[in-house]
Amino acid sequence: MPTTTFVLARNGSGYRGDGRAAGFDTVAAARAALAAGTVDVVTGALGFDPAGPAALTAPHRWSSGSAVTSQVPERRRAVAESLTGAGEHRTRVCAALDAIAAGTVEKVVLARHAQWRLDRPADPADLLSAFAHVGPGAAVFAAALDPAPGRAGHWLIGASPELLVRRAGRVVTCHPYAGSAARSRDGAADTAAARGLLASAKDRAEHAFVVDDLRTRLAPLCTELSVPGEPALMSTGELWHLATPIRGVLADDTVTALDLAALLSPTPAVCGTPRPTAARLIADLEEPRDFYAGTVGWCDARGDGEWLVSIRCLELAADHRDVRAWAGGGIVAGSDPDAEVAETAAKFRTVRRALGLDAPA
Ligand SMILES: C=C(O[C@H]1C=CC=C(C(=O)O)[C@@H]1O)C(=O)O
Repeated sequence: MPTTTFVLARNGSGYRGDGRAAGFDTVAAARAALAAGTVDVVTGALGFDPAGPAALTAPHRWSSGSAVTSQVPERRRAVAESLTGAGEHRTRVCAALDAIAAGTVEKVVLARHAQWRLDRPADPADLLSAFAHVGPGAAVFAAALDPAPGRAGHWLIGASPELLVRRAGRVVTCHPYAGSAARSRDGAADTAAARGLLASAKDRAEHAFVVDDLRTRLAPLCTELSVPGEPALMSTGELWHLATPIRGVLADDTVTALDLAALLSPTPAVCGTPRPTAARLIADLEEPRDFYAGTVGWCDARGDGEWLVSIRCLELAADHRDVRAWAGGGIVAGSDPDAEVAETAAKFRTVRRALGLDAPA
């Protein structure tokens, strides 16, 4: 993708930004440019840490329509790999469970970090097409990270099932995901996994933290807010999830999609409750998350836009051979450390398949 700087698409169609008229490494700078009318649209990524750098681009050209074709991933090998080990993740989950038992935090989302050196370069456009192949039901995205310091030539590419927020006029939509069960190729076992997830009190509690947080943050901004009382089942190629569609009507139409993304991210689907305590625990236990578990999307000068939670994604370095990825899961009272290790392995599969390290499902 020599000139493309941003793509976000569902089922092949969506939005594309080409070129870079301006770059911003803070939300405030991008917001000011949109408000001043010096740019028509801002695209890109916000990191997990709201105080960290953003990677936002005002493209020269912004278009909608056919944006991605799905393509079977090319098989590749990793010539080097490092991964947060199962034992290390289990230890971290136990530390989180201790913090929950002590009452310092109610929920915290812990992630494992993976790093691969590929045997040959992966073209960002091909990787995006590969994610479209392995990520049915998800929105695929590719965002050039150049505006962030030290990220020249880097890309964030993935297939996220989770809509952080969409704003269309005064209507605001969120579709939070939290609570997971690995899928099975055996039909009966797959149905049983879905039913088990829907009936799981632990997963419903894990999900409710996210819905409650969104409700609390959106309610003061909305004249109407509809939040279903029960989550529904949604699936990706690898996992079943609990999900809740939320719809609100903004009281003030000067609140933009970018404002909403910055307000809501990171939700308890990727951070925890209370947010500051969970974020501190994550910083103590994990490697820096950078652009994983932040948000990726766009906002136009009218304030409309769409932002995804940046999960099931990877960061591709400028040489197109070094890749980093993360996979996390929510820890609440009653979480089982071994099940959490297995869940992160299932979540890594989307990225591994898109990279061609594992065969497509
Ligand atoms: C944090 C991730 O997933 C989130 C989204 C859906 C289900 C999740 C869970 O069940 O823990 C996580 O909250 C990830 O994929 O890295």
